[in-house]
Amino acid sequence: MSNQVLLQGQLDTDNNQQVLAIRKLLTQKLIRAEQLAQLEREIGYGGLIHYFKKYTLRGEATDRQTFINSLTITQDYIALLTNSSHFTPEDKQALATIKDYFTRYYQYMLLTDSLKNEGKNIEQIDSEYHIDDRQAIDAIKQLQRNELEIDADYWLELSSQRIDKFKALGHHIRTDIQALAQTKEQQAIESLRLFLAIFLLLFIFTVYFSFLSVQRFIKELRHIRDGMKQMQLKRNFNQPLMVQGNNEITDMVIAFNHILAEINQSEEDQKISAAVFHHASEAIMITNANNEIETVNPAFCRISGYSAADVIGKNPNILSSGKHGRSFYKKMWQDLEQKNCWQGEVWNKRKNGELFPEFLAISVVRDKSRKPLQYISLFSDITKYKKYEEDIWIQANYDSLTGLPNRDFFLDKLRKELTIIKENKKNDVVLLFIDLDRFKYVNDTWGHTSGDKLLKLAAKRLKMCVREKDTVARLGGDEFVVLLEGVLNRKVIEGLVHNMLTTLSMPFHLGSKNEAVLSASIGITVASEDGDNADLLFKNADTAMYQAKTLGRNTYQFFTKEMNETVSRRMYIEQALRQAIKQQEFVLHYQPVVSLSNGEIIGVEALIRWQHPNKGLIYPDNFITIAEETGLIEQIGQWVIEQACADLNHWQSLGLMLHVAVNVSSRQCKQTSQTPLKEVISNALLKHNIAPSNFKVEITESLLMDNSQEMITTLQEIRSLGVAIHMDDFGTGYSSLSYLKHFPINVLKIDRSFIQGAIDDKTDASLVEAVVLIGHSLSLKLVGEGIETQEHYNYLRELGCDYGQGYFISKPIIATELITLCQEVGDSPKWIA
Ligand SMILES: Nc1nc2c(ncn2[C@@H]2O[C@@H]3COP(=O)(O)O[C@H]4[C@@H](O)[C@H](n5cnc6c(=O)[nH]c(N)nc65)O[C@@H]4COP(=O)(O)O[C@H]3[C@H]2O)c(=O)[nH]1
Repeated sequence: MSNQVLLQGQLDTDNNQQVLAIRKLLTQKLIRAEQLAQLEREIGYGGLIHYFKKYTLRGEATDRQTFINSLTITQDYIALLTNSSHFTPEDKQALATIKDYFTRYYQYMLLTDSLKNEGKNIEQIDSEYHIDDRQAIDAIKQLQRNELEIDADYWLELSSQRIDKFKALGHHIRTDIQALAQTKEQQAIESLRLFLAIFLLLFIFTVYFSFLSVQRFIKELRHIRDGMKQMQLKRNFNQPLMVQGNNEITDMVIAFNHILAEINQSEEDQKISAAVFHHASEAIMITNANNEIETVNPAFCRISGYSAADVIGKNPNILSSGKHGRSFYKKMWQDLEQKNCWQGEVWNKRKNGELFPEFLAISVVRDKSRKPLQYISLFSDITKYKKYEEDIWIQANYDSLTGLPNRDFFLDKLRKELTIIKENKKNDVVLLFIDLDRFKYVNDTWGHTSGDKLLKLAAKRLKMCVREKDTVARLGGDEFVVLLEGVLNRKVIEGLVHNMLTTLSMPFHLGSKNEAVLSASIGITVASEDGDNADLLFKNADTAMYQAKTLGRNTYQFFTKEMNETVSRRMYIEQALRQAIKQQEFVLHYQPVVSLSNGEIIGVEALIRWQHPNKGLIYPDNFITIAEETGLIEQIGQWVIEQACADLNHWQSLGLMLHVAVNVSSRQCKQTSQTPLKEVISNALLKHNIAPSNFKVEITESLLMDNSQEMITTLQEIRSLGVAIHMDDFGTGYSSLSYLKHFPINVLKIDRSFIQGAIDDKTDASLVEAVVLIGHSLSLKLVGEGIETQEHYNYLRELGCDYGQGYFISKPIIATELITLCQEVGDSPKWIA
C-alpha cells in the first residue's frame, strides 16, 4: 500500500476527525476570547468609562473627544461582533445591552455639558445623575461565562493516539524512502556501465569508418589522376571527368569540368569567329597601329576585287575613291580617337577602278595604356540599296507616266525658289498652269492607252518649249505646271506661252489611224506681282487658267485681282440660282420661227429668263454657264422641257399648230444625269400629250466638240423618240463636217453673226451660201438666225433657206403675247414683202 494511501487512511479515521473538530472548537474559543479581550480594553480602565469619568471630573475637551472617538470605535466593533459566527444569540443580546449602555453614557455626557453650562459643579452633577452599571456588568459576565468547555483528559488521549499513529506512518514513509534511494543508486550505476559500453562501441565504429573514408578518398583521387592522364595522352579535353558522390573532391572535379567546358567553349567561339571572318557577307579588314593592312576576309576580296596578297601590308587608302575631301577623313580619325569607333557611308574604288558606295564601321582595339593596337573595319557594298533609295525618291517625286516631276517635287522647288526671291529681290519666278482642252474626248473615244500616249507626247512638247533651268511638272490628269525662273519680261513670257499653245495644237499621232487635235488653256501668275507663297500662286494660276478656258480655250490669261472677284461673283450666282430653283423664279419666253417661203409661224424657240425678285429679268447668258458648271442645269433644263410642253399643249388646245424647240446643254446629255434626258423628254411629252414630231431639241456645236460616244448615244435615244435635233450656232465653233456624219442632226441653224454680215461681207455671204448648199445636200433643213431686217429675210429666202427667226419677225415674248401674235399674223404676215 502506498504511503499516499496510508496517509489518507490515517486522515480519514474517527480519532483524527475528532481531533480536528476539537481543534476547530479551540480555535473558535481563542478567537472569541481575543475579541472579548479587545472589547474589554475598549470599555474598561483606559477605555470608555475611564474617559467619561475623566471628563466629568476635570471637564477637559480632549477627554470628551477621546470618549466620543472610543465610543464610535466600540459601537463599530460591537456591530462587527454581532455579525461574527463565534457568538451565540445570547452573546449577541449581551452585546446589544453593552451597546445600549454606552449610548446612555453618551447621553449623560450631553446632559453633563448642559449642567456645566448652567454652572453646576461636578459633585452636584454626579449626585444628580448616577449611572447604574449593573446591567452592563451582567452582560459582560454573560459573555465571559459563555465559554466552551473541553475535557482535557479526553483531548490528551485523543491527541496522543493521533500523534502515535502519525509517528507510525512517518516511520513507514522513512523506510520507503530509504528503499527507494537504494534502488535509484543501483539504477545509476547500471546506466553508467551502459554508457561506457556504448561510448566504446562508437569509438570503434568511428575509427573504422574514418579508415574507410580515407580509403575511398584515395581511390577517388586515383580515379581523377587516371582521368587526367588519359585526357593528356589522348589530347581529348571534351570529355569531362566522372563525378560521383558529394564531397570536396567532387566539388573540385566539378570546378575542373567547368574550367574544361569554358576552355572548350572558347575554342568553339574561336572557330565560329574564324567561320564568320571567312564566310561573312560583309568585308572585314584589320589594320595595325601603323595603319597597314594585316588581314582581310574573302568578302573584302569579293567586294574590292583585290586579293589578300594585293593588300596585306598596304595602307587602306588604296581603296580611296577621291570623292571625299580631307575634312571627311579628319573627322573620321577624330571620332576614332575620341569615341573608339566611326561609321558612315563612304565611296570607295574597286581594283577595276569602279566607284561604289559602302557602309563602313571601324572600331579601335587598344592596349592597357590605350595605345591603338588594331583597327577593325567592316563594310558592305550598298550599291543596290542606294539604287533602291533612288528609285523610291524618284517614285515619290516623279510622275511615272510622263517622267516629269510631280506636284510634291514641284511645290518643293517652288517654295525653295520663293525663299531665294525673298532673300534676293532680283530674281523672279513665273508659274504657268496648263490644262489640255478636250483631253477627256480623246480618253473616252480612243481609250486610256491613247490618252496616256497623248499625255506623254504633250509632256515632251512642253519640255521642248522651255529652257533647261525651267521645270515642267505634271499635277495629274491633263494638268501641267511650268516654273520659269528668272523671267521678268512679259513679252518673253507671252512668246513662250504662244509657242506652247502652237506646239500643243499640232496633231498628236496616237496610232495608225488615230490623230487627235486639241488645244490648251494656260493661266499665268508672276511671283513678285501675284503672291509670295506657293499655295497662293498655285491658286492664282489655276484661276487664270480657268479664265482662259471660259474665254474659249486655246488661249492664255495672266492672273488679275479681278479674276478673284469673278470667282466670288460666280459663287454668289450659284447660291442665288439654288434659291431661284426653290422659289420657281424662272420664266420662258418664246421666239417665233417662220417658214421663209410663206411667212407662216411654224414653231417657237423656248428661251429661259430669270425673274429675279430684286434685279428684274436676267438673260440666260448671265447664268446658264454657271448653271452648267455647277450641275444645276439638270434641274433647270427639266423645268424648261416641262413648261414648254405644258405651254404647247395649251396652244394646241387653242388651235395653234406649232412646234417648240428647247435648248439643252452637254451636261444634260450625260448618261450619269439623275434622270436621263430621254426619260425627261418622253415623260413630259406623255404628260402633256405632245406628239414627238412637235418637240425639237437644240444643241450647240461646242457640245458636239466636247464629246463623244456618250453624247451620240443620248442624241440617238432622243431621235429614237421621234424628236428632231437642231444644231444651233452652226459655223461658230470648229465646224467639222464629220460631226454631221457622226451625230443624228436634222436641222442646222446658221448663226446670226453670218446672217448679219452676209449683206455687206462677201466672205460671210459665201459662208452662208455654202452652209445652205451643204445642209441641203445632206438632206438637212436650215434655219437662219438673227433676221433683223427685211433684207435679211429676203436674202435668206432667195438663198433657199427653209426657216428663219429674228427680231424682225419677233423678239422672244411671253406665252400670252405669242398667242396674240399668232392670231394677229393670220394669213398675211407683215414680213412677206
Ligand atoms: N441680236 C439679236 N439677237 C437675237 C435675234 N433673234 C434672236 N436673238 C437672240 O439669240 C438667242 C438665240 O438663242 P440661242 O442661240 O439658242 O442662244 C441661247 C441659248 O444658247 C441659251 N439658252 C436660252 N435658253 C436656254 C435654255 O433653256 N437652256 C439652255 N441650255 N440654254 C438656253 O442662251 C442663249 C441666249 O439666249 P437669249 O439671250 O434669249 O438670246 C436668244 C435670242 O434672244 C436677233 O435678231 N438679233
